[in-house]
Amino acid sequence: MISVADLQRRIDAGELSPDNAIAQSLEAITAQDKAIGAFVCCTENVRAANAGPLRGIAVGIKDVMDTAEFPTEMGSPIYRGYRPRADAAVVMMLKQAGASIIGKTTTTAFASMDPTPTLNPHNKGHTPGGSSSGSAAAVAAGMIPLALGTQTGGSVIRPASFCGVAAIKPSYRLLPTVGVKCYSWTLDTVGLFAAGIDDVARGLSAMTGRPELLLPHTIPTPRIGFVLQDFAGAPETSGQAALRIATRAVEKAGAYVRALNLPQIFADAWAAQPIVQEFEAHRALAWEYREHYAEMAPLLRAKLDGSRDTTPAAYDAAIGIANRARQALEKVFDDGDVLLTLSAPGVAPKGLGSTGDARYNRLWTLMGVPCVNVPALVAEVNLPVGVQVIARYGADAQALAAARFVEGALARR
Ligand SMILES: NC(=O)CC(=O)O
Repeated sequence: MISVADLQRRIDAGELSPDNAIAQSLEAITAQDKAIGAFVCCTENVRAANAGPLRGIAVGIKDVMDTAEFPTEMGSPIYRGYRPRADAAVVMMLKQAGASIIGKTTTTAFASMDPTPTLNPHNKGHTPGGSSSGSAAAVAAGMIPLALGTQTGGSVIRPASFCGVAAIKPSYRLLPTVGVKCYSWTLDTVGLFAAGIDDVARGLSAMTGRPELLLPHTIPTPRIGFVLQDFAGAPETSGQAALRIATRAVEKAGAYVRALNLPQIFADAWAAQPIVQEFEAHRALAWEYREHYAEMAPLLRAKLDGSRDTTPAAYDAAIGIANRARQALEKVFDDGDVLLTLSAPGVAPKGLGSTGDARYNRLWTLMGVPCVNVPALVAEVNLPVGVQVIARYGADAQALAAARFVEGALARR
């Protein structure tokens, strides 16, 4: 994979020009994307900026985010050829940091659940996951060093786990969703994919102008709360192995790890998340659902059909549960700096019938807390499995530093 940190070092040292760094990605896309299908479109007419921490960094943008230079088609024929007038806020933040937008990456329709044709670079007989399918696959295949995705349920962390790349779903609203097609205004969160934790941190720090998000020179040893999320059902063998291996690795590296049993309010919030998600989707996608019903992707259409009778009272109750769970979560972090849990049930599902299950992600998206995927092992059929590190709301720097600790412990195990 292409490392943001390595490119920055070589560009700063004058060993590599920003334009040549971009050219490397263009060559990799030309060589690989016919087989992977990570991009909806990309451009060769891209000049590197000469300034900014992300100069020479080619970035893929999930195709639910508005771009002035590329169509934004939402993964749906309803928006075929749609040309926004302006860039989404996060696209401008990348450009203002010197990044070069090299193309639009595939997304499930409206970032929901209908699989894209994109293949998992580790085993083309499997999905890369979703809904940020192309972003995870493009980074995993070594085509680009950085990509943006979105998460409403599990669409950053799950594909990152399936593709063996680092990723962050930051704290809710750390990154603006202005110019990002809305599915759920309570849940939608923009996230980043990159080769390693340091690379993710560098990308997020640069685009937000927050140097505090860069990894510290000395990574502190975190107190870790180990969480199984029993209410979400049992993991697959490979998911269980990933969590076990990561836990043993961090204990061997000196971290204090204790198993935490989450109070009932978290199981209730986990069950409430789909009510919030689908009630809001019926408002966010009301025009498409009514005016283009026949053109809607089948799994999304069926999901909306099944949730059309959700009442405002049920929605209000679900929001109330979420608020109580967020308050309870503050107490959970009294016993640990970060939580360590599953990123996905196991390896990527076979075939392209499903992008996988968000059951280990959706609670944390509703909580709005920072989640970081750390690749943990390569299991059966050469497929990766990750674990996720979760910190309290607003503690994105702590989540990244602890994820780096986990990444380093796994590398030394
Ligand atoms: N957008 C989403 O997060 C949906 C998913 O988890 O597949």
